[in-house]
Amino acid sequence: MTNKNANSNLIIDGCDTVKLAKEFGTPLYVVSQQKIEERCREIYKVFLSEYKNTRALYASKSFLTMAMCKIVEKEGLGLDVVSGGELYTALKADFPTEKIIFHGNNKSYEELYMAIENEIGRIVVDNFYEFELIEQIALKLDKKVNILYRITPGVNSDTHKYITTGQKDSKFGIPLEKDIITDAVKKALSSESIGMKGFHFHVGSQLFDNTSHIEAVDIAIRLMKELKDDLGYITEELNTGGGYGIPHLKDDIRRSLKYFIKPLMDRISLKISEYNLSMPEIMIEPGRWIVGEAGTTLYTIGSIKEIPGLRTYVAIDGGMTDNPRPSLYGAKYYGDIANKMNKEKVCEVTIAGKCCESGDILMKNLEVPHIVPGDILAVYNTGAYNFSMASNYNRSLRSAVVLINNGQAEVMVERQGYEDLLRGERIPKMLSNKEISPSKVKGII
Ligand SMILES: Cc1ncc(COP(=O)(O)O)c(C=O)c1O
Ligand SMILES: N[C@@H](CCCC[NH3+])C(=O)O
Repeated sequence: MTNKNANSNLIIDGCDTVKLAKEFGTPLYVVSQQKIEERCREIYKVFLSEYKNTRALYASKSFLTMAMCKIVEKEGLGLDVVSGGELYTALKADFPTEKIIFHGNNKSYEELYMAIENEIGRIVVDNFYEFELIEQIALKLDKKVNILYRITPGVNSDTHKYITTGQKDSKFGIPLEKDIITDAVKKALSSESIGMKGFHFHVGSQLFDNTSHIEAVDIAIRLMKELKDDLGYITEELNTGGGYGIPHLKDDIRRSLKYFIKPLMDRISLKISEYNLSMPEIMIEPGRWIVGEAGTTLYTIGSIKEIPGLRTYVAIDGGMTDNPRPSLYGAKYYGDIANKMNKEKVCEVTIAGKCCESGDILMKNLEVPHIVPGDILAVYNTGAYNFSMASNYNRSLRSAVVLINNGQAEVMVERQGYEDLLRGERIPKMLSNKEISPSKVKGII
């Protein structure tokens, strides 16, 4: 819950954000456990308890730490991972392996080996090459691997083009040409190492209407019908992906989960009975919708530059390194001056990051009270695809992540130090015959 105290400071979940900035430093990702739990419980209420034979997974690419795995596990969701790194994090956090689903369009032999040896629940197979790797590894380890095939439904979705995934011309999934997909299913059915469980589609991310999900349902269920008629194959599971959008600006609409789920489930039931099929297990895998609004990023304001008659640039101590979404997708955010919540807003400013890039602009036209260096800027709804997409560009240090709950705050991820930047670096001997001794660096490090 967002609030303010008598000192005019922004309070989130009982924590004074100005104190958090002081205690943990900035930039700081602040993550509300309560908000994540509320979202997980809404999933339970609207989807899992409302419809039988359903499963919900958290798409960990949106935000993953070992602590996040613990929250997701406690809330009874499964986990969607998309890389060896995400899988490793989940395994180190002791996440139940049978509840993990492994996505990705080019999983390596080593990544698949880790998945199969640890007996994770499902591998979502994206292409024939991957299928062959899985078979080889399964034979070697004498394991049976349960798979879903990712299909490309060939539907468009209304979002930034970099985050549409269901269109025909996509790097993800198996094209729905009849001979290609039939061949894929035949291969899986005839392999002793493979359990052919069903299909997956994911149409895109940050969606505010449900038409592309519905179109994809029609296509997937028609495929199920054809495969039943042609091969006698009964689909047991249908994973409908994630993509549910969240608001970023003050006046953006906020879609309830029901807005997405009800029409999706109604359509699935309709099509299943129209084709006289048996109902498969239905899965969803939202990421952003679970964690996006649980995150707030705190920055300290530094230089302020006015270009008379044009604009005022207010620079913060982070930027595209901790939130690349504005520069990558033109994403818009909203924020407040966390230590001046009761002060009247008097002007509009442009919030600039500190990277050496003109495009490193976090927000344009943010209304603010009179501000000075040292004020704290809070940017809302940064929980998804911020920390997980952060970089060390310009040798910036990655920010700390703090978990808050009911007035308490604890570090989830430590802030990087300069030594972290050098970890793994070597100065090759061929650059110098002499022994190179590390020099001492003075300053506040
Ligand atoms: C396969 C898959 N599942 C789930 C998601 C989660 O998407 P979102 O965070 O938009 O819910 C993604 C990302 O777009 C994805 O690629
Ligand atoms: N990184 C994207 C979402 C990608 C979803 C993965 N397919 C974003 O920040 O909006």
